[in-house]
Amino acid sequence: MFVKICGLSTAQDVAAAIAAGADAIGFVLTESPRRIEPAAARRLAEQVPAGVLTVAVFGREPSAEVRRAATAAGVGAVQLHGDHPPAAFAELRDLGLRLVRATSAAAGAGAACGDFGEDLLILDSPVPGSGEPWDWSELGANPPSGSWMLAGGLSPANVAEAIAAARPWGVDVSSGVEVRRGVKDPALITEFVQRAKAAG
Ligand SMILES: O=C(O)c1ccccc1NCC(=O)[C@H](O)[C@H](O)COP(=O)(O)O
Repeated sequence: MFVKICGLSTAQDVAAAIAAGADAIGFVLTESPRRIEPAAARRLAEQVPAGVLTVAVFGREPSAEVRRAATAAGVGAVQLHGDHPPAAFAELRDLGLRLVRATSAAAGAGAACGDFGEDLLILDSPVPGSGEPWDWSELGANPPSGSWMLAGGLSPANVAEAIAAARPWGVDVSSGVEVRRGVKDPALITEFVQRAKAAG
Protein backbone atom coordinates (compact mmCIF):
# COMPACT_ATOMS: atom_id res chain seq x y z
CA MET A 1 0.00 0.00 0.00
CA PHE A 2 1.49 3.31 -1.15
CA VAL A 3 0.95 5.99 1.52
CA LYS A 4 1.14 9.73 0.92
CA ILE A 5 0.99 12.32 3.71
CA CYS A 6 -0.02 15.70 2.32
CA GLY A 7 0.19 19.31 3.46
CA LEU A 8 3.39 19.06 5.49
CA SER A 9 5.05 22.29 6.53
CA THR A 10 7.54 21.51 9.32
CA ALA A 11 10.76 19.51 9.53
CA GLN A 12 9.35 17.62 12.51
CA ASP A 13 6.31 16.42 10.55
CA VAL A 14 8.41 15.45 7.55
CA ALA A 15 10.71 13.45 9.85
CA ALA A 16 7.69 11.72 11.42
CA ALA A 17 6.28 10.75 8.02
CA ILE A 18 9.63 9.36 6.87
CA ALA A 19 10.22 7.47 10.12
CA ALA A 20 6.73 5.96 9.90
CA GLY A 21 7.42 4.65 6.39
CA ALA A 22 5.43 7.03 4.20
CA ASP A 23 6.06 6.59 0.47
CA ALA A 24 5.28 10.17 -0.52
CA ILE A 25 5.11 13.59 1.11
CA GLY A 26 3.08 16.51 -0.22
CA PHE A 27 3.73 20.24 0.02
CA VAL A 28 0.80 22.51 -0.81
CA LEU A 29 1.92 25.35 -3.08
CA THR A 30 -1.57 26.58 -3.93
CA GLU A 31 -4.17 28.65 -2.06
CA SER A 32 -4.72 26.89 1.26
CA PRO A 33 -4.18 27.26 5.03
CA ARG A 34 -1.41 24.71 4.41
CA ARG A 35 0.30 26.70 1.70
CA ILE A 36 4.07 27.11 1.94
CA GLU A 37 6.50 28.93 -0.32
CA PRO A 38 8.51 26.93 -2.87
CA ALA A 39 11.73 27.83 -1.05
CA ALA A 40 10.34 26.37 2.19
CA ALA A 41 9.26 23.24 0.32
CA ARG A 42 12.80 22.92 -1.06
CA ARG A 43 14.30 23.07 2.43
CA LEU A 44 11.93 20.32 3.59
CA ALA A 45 12.44 18.24 0.44
CA GLU A 46 16.17 18.30 1.02
CA GLN A 47 15.69 16.25 4.20
CA VAL A 48 13.71 13.54 2.37
CA PRO A 49 15.57 10.38 1.31
CA ALA A 50 15.61 9.46 -2.38
CA GLY A 51 13.15 6.59 -1.95
CA VAL A 52 10.37 8.88 -0.73
CA LEU A 53 8.52 10.87 -3.40
CA THR A 54 8.18 14.61 -2.77
CA VAL A 55 5.07 16.14 -4.33
CA ALA A 56 4.17 19.79 -5.01
CA VAL A 57 0.39 20.27 -4.90
CA PHE A 58 -1.34 22.82 -7.15
CA GLY A 59 -4.87 23.90 -8.00
CA ARG A 60 -5.79 25.76 -11.16
CA GLU A 61 -2.51 27.63 -11.65
CA PRO A 62 -1.37 27.96 -15.25
CA SER A 63 1.35 25.58 -16.43
CA ALA A 64 3.99 28.30 -16.42
CA GLU A 65 3.41 28.96 -12.71
CA VAL A 66 3.38 25.23 -11.92
CA ARG A 67 6.70 24.84 -13.76
CA ARG A 68 8.26 27.79 -11.93
CA ALA A 69 7.15 26.77 -8.45
CA ALA A 70 7.81 23.03 -8.84
CA THR A 71 11.31 23.72 -10.14
CA ALA A 72 12.01 26.13 -7.28
CA ALA A 73 10.75 23.56 -4.77
CA GLY A 74 12.99 20.82 -6.14
CA VAL A 75 10.32 18.14 -5.81
CA GLY A 76 9.98 14.79 -7.58
CA ALA A 77 6.33 15.13 -8.59
CA VAL A 78 3.59 17.63 -9.40
CA GLN A 79 -0.02 17.05 -8.29
CA LEU A 80 -2.75 18.94 -10.15
CA HIS A 81 -6.23 19.47 -8.71
CA GLY A 82 -9.00 21.17 -10.65
CA ASP A 83 -9.72 18.79 -13.51
CA HIS A 84 -7.03 20.01 -15.87
CA PRO A 85 -7.26 18.66 -19.43
CA PRO A 86 -4.72 16.16 -20.85
CA ALA A 87 -2.90 19.07 -22.53
CA ALA A 88 -1.93 20.42 -19.08
CA PHE A 89 -0.14 17.17 -18.27
CA ALA A 90 1.51 17.08 -21.71
CA GLU A 91 2.82 20.62 -21.15
CA LEU A 92 4.55 19.52 -17.93
CA ARG A 93 5.99 16.23 -19.17
CA ASP A 94 9.36 17.69 -20.11
CA LEU A 95 9.95 18.75 -16.49
CA GLY A 96 11.00 15.15 -15.88
CA LEU A 97 8.77 14.91 -12.78
CA ARG A 98 6.08 12.35 -11.93
CA LEU A 99 2.66 13.78 -12.73
CA VAL A 100 -0.27 13.22 -10.38
CA ARG A 101 -3.88 13.90 -11.43
CA ALA A 102 -6.36 14.53 -8.62
CA THR A 103 -10.06 14.38 -9.42
CA SER A 104 -13.37 13.65 -7.77
CA ALA A 105 -14.89 10.22 -7.44
CA ALA A 106 -17.65 11.16 -9.86
CA ALA A 107 -15.13 12.01 -12.56
CA GLY A 108 -12.73 9.20 -11.74
CA ALA A 109 -14.95 6.12 -11.54
CA GLY A 110 -13.93 3.71 -14.26
CA ALA A 111 -10.91 5.81 -15.17
CA ALA A 112 -7.50 4.35 -15.85
CA CYS A 113 -4.42 5.94 -14.40
CA GLY A 114 -2.69 7.40 -17.44
CA ASP A 115 -5.86 8.48 -19.26
CA PHE A 116 -4.71 12.13 -19.06
CA GLY A 117 -1.00 11.36 -19.31
CA GLU A 118 -0.58 11.16 -15.54
CA ASP A 119 1.67 8.71 -13.66
CA LEU A 120 -0.53 8.52 -10.56
CA LEU A 121 -4.24 9.19 -10.08
CA ILE A 122 -5.99 10.40 -6.92
CA LEU A 123 -9.73 10.11 -6.32
CA ASP A 124 -10.57 12.79 -3.77
CA SER A 125 -13.58 14.48 -2.23
CA PRO A 126 -15.07 17.41 -4.19
CA VAL A 127 -13.24 19.91 -1.94
CA PRO A 128 -9.58 18.84 -1.72
CA GLY A 129 -7.95 19.09 1.66
CA SER A 130 -11.33 19.55 3.38
CA GLY A 131 -11.20 16.31 5.32
CA GLU A 132 -14.68 15.49 4.07
CA PRO A 133 -15.18 11.78 3.46
CA TRP A 134 -17.16 10.67 0.45
CA ASP A 135 -19.11 7.49 -0.16
CA TRP A 136 -16.47 5.04 -1.37
CA SER A 137 -19.24 2.70 -2.50
CA GLU A 138 -19.92 5.28 -5.27
CA LEU A 139 -17.15 3.48 -7.13
CA GLY A 140 -19.23 0.31 -7.03
CA ALA A 141 -18.12 -2.20 -9.59
CA ASN A 142 -16.35 0.53 -11.52
CA PRO A 143 -13.15 1.46 -9.66
CA PRO A 144 -10.24 3.05 -11.49
CA SER A 145 -7.44 0.85 -12.74
CA GLY A 146 -3.71 1.20 -12.31
CA SER A 147 -1.87 3.30 -9.76
CA TRP A 148 -4.68 5.18 -8.05
CA MET A 149 -4.89 6.59 -4.55
CA LEU A 150 -7.96 7.02 -2.41
CA ALA A 151 -8.19 10.40 -0.62
CA GLY A 152 -10.73 12.58 1.10
CA GLY A 153 -11.57 12.37 4.77
CA LEU A 154 -9.26 9.49 5.57
CA SER A 155 -7.89 9.15 9.11
CA PRO A 156 -6.27 6.51 11.30
CA ALA A 157 -9.78 5.53 12.41
CA ASN A 158 -11.22 4.78 8.97
CA VAL A 159 -8.30 4.01 6.66
CA ALA A 160 -8.48 0.22 7.07
CA GLU A 161 -12.21 0.22 6.34
CA ALA A 162 -11.67 2.48 3.32
CA ILE A 163 -8.96 0.24 1.90
CA ALA A 164 -11.15 -2.84 2.34
CA ALA A 165 -14.08 -1.13 0.62
CA ALA A 166 -12.34 0.57 -2.31
CA ARG A 167 -9.22 -1.57 -2.85
CA PRO A 168 -6.99 1.33 -3.92
CA TRP A 169 -3.31 1.05 -4.88
CA GLY A 170 -2.54 3.80 -2.36
CA VAL A 171 -4.01 6.28 0.11
CA ASP A 172 -3.49 10.01 0.67
CA VAL A 173 -4.30 12.01 3.79
CA SER A 174 -4.04 15.54 5.13
CA SER A 175 -6.81 16.65 7.54
CA GLY A 176 -7.05 13.27 9.25
CA VAL A 177 -3.53 13.58 10.67
CA GLU A 178 -4.04 17.14 11.96
CA VAL A 179 -5.02 18.49 15.38
CA ARG A 180 -6.45 21.56 13.68
CA ARG A 181 -6.46 22.83 10.12
CA GLY A 182 -2.88 23.05 8.89
CA VAL A 183 -1.29 21.68 12.07
CA LYS A 184 -0.12 18.09 11.78
CA ASP A 185 0.30 15.67 14.68
CA PRO A 186 3.35 13.38 14.36
CA ALA A 187 1.60 10.68 16.41
CA LEU A 188 -1.39 10.68 14.04
CA ILE A 189 0.94 10.55 11.02
CA THR A 190 2.64 7.48 12.47
CA GLU A 191 -0.66 5.80 13.32
CA PHE A 192 -2.08 6.49 9.86
CA VAL A 193 0.91 5.01 8.05
CA GLN A 194 0.97 1.94 10.27
CA ARG A 195 -2.75 1.24 9.87
CA ALA A 196 -2.69 1.78 6.11
CA LYS A 197 0.31 -0.48 5.64
CA ALA A 198 -1.25 -3.17 7.83
CA ALA A 199 -4.54 -3.00 5.90
CA GLY A 200 -2.93 -3.10 2.47
O1 LIG B 1 -4.72 20.80 1.46
C1 LIG B 1 -5.28 21.72 0.87
O2 LIG B 1 -5.75 22.69 1.46
C2 LIG B 1 -5.42 21.67 -0.64
C3 LIG B 1 -5.84 22.81 -1.30
C4 LIG B 1 -5.98 22.78 -2.67
C5 LIG B 1 -5.71 21.64 -3.39
C6 LIG B 1 -5.30 20.49 -2.73
C7 LIG B 1 -5.16 20.48 -1.35
N1 LIG B 1 -4.78 19.35 -0.67
C8 LIG B 1 -4.63 18.09 -1.27
C9 LIG B 1 -4.55 17.03 -0.21
O3 LIG B 1 -4.24 17.28 0.91
C10 LIG B 1 -4.87 15.61 -0.50
O4 LIG B 1 -4.40 15.30 -1.77
C11 LIG B 1 -6.31 15.25 -0.35
O5 LIG B 1 -7.12 16.27 -0.81
C12 LIG B 1 -6.69 14.76 1.02
O6 LIG B 1 -7.21 15.74 1.83
P1 LIG B 1 -7.97 15.41 3.20
O7 LIG B 1 -9.39 15.10 2.90
O8 LIG B 1 -7.81 16.66 4.01
O9 LIG B 1 -7.28 14.24 3.83
